[in-house]
Amino acid sequence: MIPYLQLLQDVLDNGQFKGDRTGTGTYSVFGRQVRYDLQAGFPLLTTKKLHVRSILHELLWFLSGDTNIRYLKENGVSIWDEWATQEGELGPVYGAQWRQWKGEDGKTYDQVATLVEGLKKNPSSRRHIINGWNVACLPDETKKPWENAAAGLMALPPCHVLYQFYVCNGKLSASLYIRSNDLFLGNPYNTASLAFLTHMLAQQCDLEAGEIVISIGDCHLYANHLEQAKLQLERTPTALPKLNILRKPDSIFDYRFEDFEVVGYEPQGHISAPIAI
Ligand SMILES: Nc1nc(=O)c2c([nH]1)NC[C@@H]1CN(c3ccc(C(=O)N[C@@H](CCC(=O)O)C(=O)O)cc3)CN21
Ligand SMILES: O=c1ccn([C@H]2C[C@H](O)[C@@H](COP(=O)(O)O)O2)c(=O)[nH]1
Repeated sequence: MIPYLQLLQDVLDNGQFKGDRTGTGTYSVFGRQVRYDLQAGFPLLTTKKLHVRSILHELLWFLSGDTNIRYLKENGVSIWDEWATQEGELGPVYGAQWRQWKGEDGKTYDQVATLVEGLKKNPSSRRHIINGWNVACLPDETKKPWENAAAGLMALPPCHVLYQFYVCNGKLSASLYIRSNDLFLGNPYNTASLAFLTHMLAQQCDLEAGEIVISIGDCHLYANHLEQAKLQLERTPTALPKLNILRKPDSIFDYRFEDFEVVGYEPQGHISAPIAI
C-alpha cells in the first residue's frame, strides 16, 4: 500500500488549508491518481487495521439497490448512521442509482446488470460505466443530509462517482473517479471496496482481476486526522493479504458475506479518528 502512504505524505507536505462543509477544515491537494495490481495482493492497509466487515457489507448493500441503513445495522455496520433519517433512509444514494436510475419516461435502468452483460458480450467496449451522479437527485446544499433524505433527495452526493471497467488479455481492470476523498477514513474503504467489486465482476465474466486505478479530485486530510496520518507513516507496511471467493454465485447480485475469505491479513493496530459529518 505504498501509493496510499505516498499520498498521505503528499497531502502532509503540500496540502493547503481550507474550510469545508462540515466545519472541520481540511488540508487538500487537487487531482491525484493511485493504482494497485490486484495480482500482487488484495489492497487492504496493513499500517492500520481496517474493518473489512463494514466494507464488504456496504458493497453488498450497494449491489442490492438498498438505500436504507437497516441491512447495515442488522449486520453491525454503523458507518452510514450519522447521515440517515430516524427511519434509516438515505434518499436515492449509490444503490438506487446503480440499480434503479430513473429515466424521464418512468423506466428504470439497472447499470450493474447492463455492465455485466456488456463485459460478457462486448468485452472490448470502451463504454463499461457505472455513474452515480444523477443531477436530478442531488441534495439541496442548504439542508442537512437527513432533511434531504426525508425530502427524497440524496443525503450526500456520491463521492465515488464514476466507475469504468476495461478488459484486455483476459484481465478485468477498473478505474474509479472520487470527486472528494477523506484520505484517512474514506480512501482505504473505497480502495478495498473497488477491489472486491473488481474480483466479483472478474469471476462472473471468467476473467482474471487486473489493476485498479483511483483518480481523486479534492484529496484531503481532515485537520483532526493529521496526528493519525503521521502515526501511520511511522509504521512499515507488511505483505498484502489474498482474497478467496469460495463459490461462484449465479449472478453479481447473489454474493453473500460468507462467500469471501481474506487470507493473511495481519495489520498493525487500529487508529481511531473522528468522522466529519
Ligand atoms: N467525512 C466522511 N468521510 C467518509 O469517508 C465518508 C463520509 N464522510 N460520509 C459517507 C461515507 C461513510 N463512510 C465511512 C464512514 C465512517 C468510517 C469510519 O468511521 N471508519 C472507522 C471504523 C468504523 C467501522 O468500520 O465500524 C475506521 O477507523 O476506519 C469510514 C467510512 C465513507 N464516507
Ligand atoms: O465513499 C466516500 C464517501 C465520502 N467520502 C468523504 C469525502 C468528504 O470528506 C465527505 C463528503 O463531503 P462532501 O462535502 O460531500 O465532499 O465524505 C469519502 O472519502 N468516500
